[in-house]
Amino acid sequence: MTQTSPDVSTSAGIIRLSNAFCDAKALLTAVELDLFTTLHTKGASTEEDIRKELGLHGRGLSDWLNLLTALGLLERADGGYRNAKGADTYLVRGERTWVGGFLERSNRNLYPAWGRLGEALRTGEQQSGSHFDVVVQNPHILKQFVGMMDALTHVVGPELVGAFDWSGSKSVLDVGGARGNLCSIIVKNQPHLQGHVFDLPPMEPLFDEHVESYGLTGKVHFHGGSFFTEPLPVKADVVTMGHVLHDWDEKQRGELVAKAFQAVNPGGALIVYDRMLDDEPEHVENLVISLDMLLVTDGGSEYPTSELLEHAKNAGFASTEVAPLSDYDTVVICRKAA
Ligand SMILES: C[S@@+](CC[C@H](N)C(=O)[O-])C[C@H]1O[C@@H](n2cnc3c(N)ncnc32)[C@H](O)[C@@H]1O
Repeated sequence: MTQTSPDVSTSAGIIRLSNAFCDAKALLTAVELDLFTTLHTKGASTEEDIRKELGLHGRGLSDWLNLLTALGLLERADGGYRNAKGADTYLVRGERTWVGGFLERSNRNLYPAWGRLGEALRTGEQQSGSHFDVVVQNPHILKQFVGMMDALTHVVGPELVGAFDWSGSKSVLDVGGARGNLCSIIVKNQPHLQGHVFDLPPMEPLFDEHVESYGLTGKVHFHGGSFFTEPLPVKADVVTMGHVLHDWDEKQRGELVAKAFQAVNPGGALIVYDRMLDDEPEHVENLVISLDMLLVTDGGSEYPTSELLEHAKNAGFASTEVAPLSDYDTVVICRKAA
């Protein structure tokens, strides 16, 4: 198995780290070419079967398959290759556990943007050329984008359900809730809740289709608009904002928390989750996502938990609780006085 954190006190370790993007690109290309879905459908396959099935030339193929094997994504079987357990669970298109939407968006958007990290650091300018209003106008890109969001909320959603006592609440409003995946997971698990999602208007057709697939039409409602130009559309006992604040700068984050306060019913709560940074950040995964925000947004970044606690206090919340959520996120529950 390849060492993922090489010893950078050695020259070999430094060179290995400088090549880490190659491991990532081998994986992203496997998703782009649908290798894992093909192996899931066909079972163990020889190199020649894979070449034909994916329409490849053949040059470099055995190195690529062996690299994916060394990375733990494939296994050798019956003289060929099959998916290893993780790839077979999370990288097969069409399965509920599919996280490939995140990888597709990384391949298309983040990978080229990281190639311009130096330019972003010199100028402070984002490097992806795509703002939310552009993303939501292009059906193909929007589909990829919601796939990325679903991949994250599939993991975070069930944990968020367990991180809060929903029994005293009647309604939940997910602000920047994309096509309603998180809200649907919550309402499916807590059927006494009425669900509401607020997002940009072009999200509505994707929302309708997705919520119907959960059997929640009429139970989870869509409200289209912009959270910067209009008030939040309904008041709710619980307002959630996940992976939203990190898209904006510190001042805008404060404005959104203040706006959420207005939408929380007395005695209710605002629940925020993001890849928050410790006040002395050393968390590689979250620093990488924070740099993603540099590269794809105008002012966004991950932020220290203490910043959010300050916004919550300024907005008027009576108390706050902080806890880890999932592998990398932090959840902050901000309670409004009854
Ligand atoms: C990074 S995604 C987070 C999606 C989801 N909450 C999650 O946890 O994965 C940010 C969401 O905010 C929405 N959004 C961006 N600008 C918005 C605005 N001005 N008003 C309402 N929603 C907006 C985007 O369309 C997108 O669905």
